[in-house]
Amino acid sequence: MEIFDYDNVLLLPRKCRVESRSECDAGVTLGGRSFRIPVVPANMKTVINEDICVWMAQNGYFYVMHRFDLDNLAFVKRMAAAGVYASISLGVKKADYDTVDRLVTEGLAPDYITIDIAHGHADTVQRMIGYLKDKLPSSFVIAGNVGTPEAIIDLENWGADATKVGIGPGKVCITRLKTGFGTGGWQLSALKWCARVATKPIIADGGIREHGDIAKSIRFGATMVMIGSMLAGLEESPGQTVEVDGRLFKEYYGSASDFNKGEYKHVEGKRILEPVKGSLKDTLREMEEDVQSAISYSGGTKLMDIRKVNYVILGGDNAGEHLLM
Ligand SMILES: NC(=O)C1=CN([C@@H]2O[C@H](COP(=O)(O)OP(=O)(O)OC[C@H]3O[C@@H](n4cnc5c(N)ncnc54)[C@H](OP(=O)(O)O)[C@@H]3O)[C@@H](O)[C@H]2O)C=CC1
Ligand SMILES: Nc1nc2c(ncn2[C@@H]2O[C@H](COP(=O)(O)O)[C@@H](O)[C@H]2O)c(=O)[nH]1
Repeated sequence: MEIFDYDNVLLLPRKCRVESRSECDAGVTLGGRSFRIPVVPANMKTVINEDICVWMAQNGYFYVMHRFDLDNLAFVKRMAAAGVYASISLGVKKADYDTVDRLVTEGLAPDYITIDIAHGHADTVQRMIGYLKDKLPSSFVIAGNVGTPEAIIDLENWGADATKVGIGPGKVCITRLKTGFGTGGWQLSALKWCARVATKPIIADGGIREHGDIAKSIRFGATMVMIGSMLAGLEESPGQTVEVDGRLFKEYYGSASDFNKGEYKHVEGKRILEPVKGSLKDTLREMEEDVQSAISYSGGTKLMDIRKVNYVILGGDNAGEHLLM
């Protein structure tokens, strides 16, 4: 198997078919809705909050609210009051089943539900998918995180409508150091490996460090990418602002860090500071422009045309050109 990652792959251009990059459509469909770009902010406390969810939904972007210290029912009601779709996260514990029961009792069906646990290839996830499909059949269920084809096949067979791929490639992740497991360092080739067997959308989660990594993820089989660190240092980002030597930073911590958990138990995440750099609106607009540009380099006019390009692997044992025949 070829092993590569975002920083040692480049996509190869094909003849341009547009006169302006504005002709290229960076939009994507997930769960019956269309979104402007294939990007969703990570469902983490220092990346997303309720105000950002409302703004993203109102402006044509996909979001997934986090699941920590949150009243999911109140959140779904707020989204309904704002007239926008609701997209929540759940775990697999009793409290999460209670949340589902309360949603059903109140007649609230979130449009999207992401089952979000560290090791998503698990019986606990199978049970939760089954419960959701029984109790909230209209909700689009995203399940993860996983990192192997066997896991993709199981989650899809268990009823997941989409899967999320990425075990440990995140910037605040220490899973591979603490456990020796994961897709950190080879996330892009793990995505390619998973996408070969997937019949439903994949969200590539973690490891995105540059806007060009969005196009690379699409090329290797993602329908969308989930981004944490690159969206944690924005003016609107919910992390605490910290000043160091006259420069402003936002804190960014892992959901499995002691900062999020409130105790040092099964810690697989750390806290870092991200430099404050611009607004969410401008960042998403620049991402859209960069994806449009990537589509034009692919010789296409729409997002999935990126899937058709060849690529090169730079350096290492797998180095070489890879042509689509
Ligand atoms: N993408 C990634 O690489 C990772 C992401 N995270 C994020 O951190 C947050 C917390 O995740 P998580 O701890 O799973 O959530 P929870 O604390 O809600 O745990 C979910 C359930 O899974 C069990 N569990 C957790 N890890 C494992 C494991 N490795 N093997 C078997 N069972 C496990 C837990 O039990 P118990 O605690 O008793 O073991 C618990 O019953 C999530 O948002 C998750 O996405 C965390 C680590 C890696
Ligand atoms: N191993 C851990 N992974 C985590 C933790 N908290 C979040 N995450 C994952 O990281 C991505 C974001 O990655 P980034 O490279 O864009 O910053 C996020 O969506 C989760 O999947 C954690 O504590 N440990």
